[in-house]
Amino acid sequence: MRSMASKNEQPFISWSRLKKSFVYASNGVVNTWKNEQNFRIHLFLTAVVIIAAQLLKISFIEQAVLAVVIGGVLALELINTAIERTVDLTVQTYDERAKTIKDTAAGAVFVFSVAAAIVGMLIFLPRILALF
Ligand SMILES: Nc1ncnc2c1ncn2[C@@H]1O[C@H](COP(=O)(O)OP(=O)(O)OP(=O)(O)O)[C@@H](O)[C@H]1O
Repeated sequence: MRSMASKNEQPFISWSRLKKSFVYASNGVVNTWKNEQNFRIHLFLTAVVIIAAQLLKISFIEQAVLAVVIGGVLALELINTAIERTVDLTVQTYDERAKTIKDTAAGAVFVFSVAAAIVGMLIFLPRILALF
């Protein structure tokens, strides 16, 4: 009963809990940056794309599309890392099932990265060709 009462007393939005969630999520991003080379490569490419988008005067709608695909690649990379770590927690030896899980999660990142690269080429190639 007591726990129910205290639960009911919670505000609709708790700013301190929101702040904590933000800090925890940021820690996840920073840890992945420190430990995952692929994540660092994708962030580096993100910076290149953002600079190129400004230099080549990409339209707002195209920038929005780029933001969605870049966010998708980075988010999938984070989920892939979480899956890898979960498998490592539960499987310490070589296991075909662990291999399938990790390879499939990596495949998800790969598929979306190819789609992002195609979107990038569709947006940037005409602009780059127009320079010559
Ligand atoms: N326990 C395991 N059993 C079988 N194969 C595994 C196992 N762990 C990893 N592998 C294989 O090795 C590949 C690389 O796994 P690993 O966990 O090293 O990922 P990674 O992409 O190199 O990331 P990280 O360097 O962060 O660990 C996997 O995609 C999978 O094919």
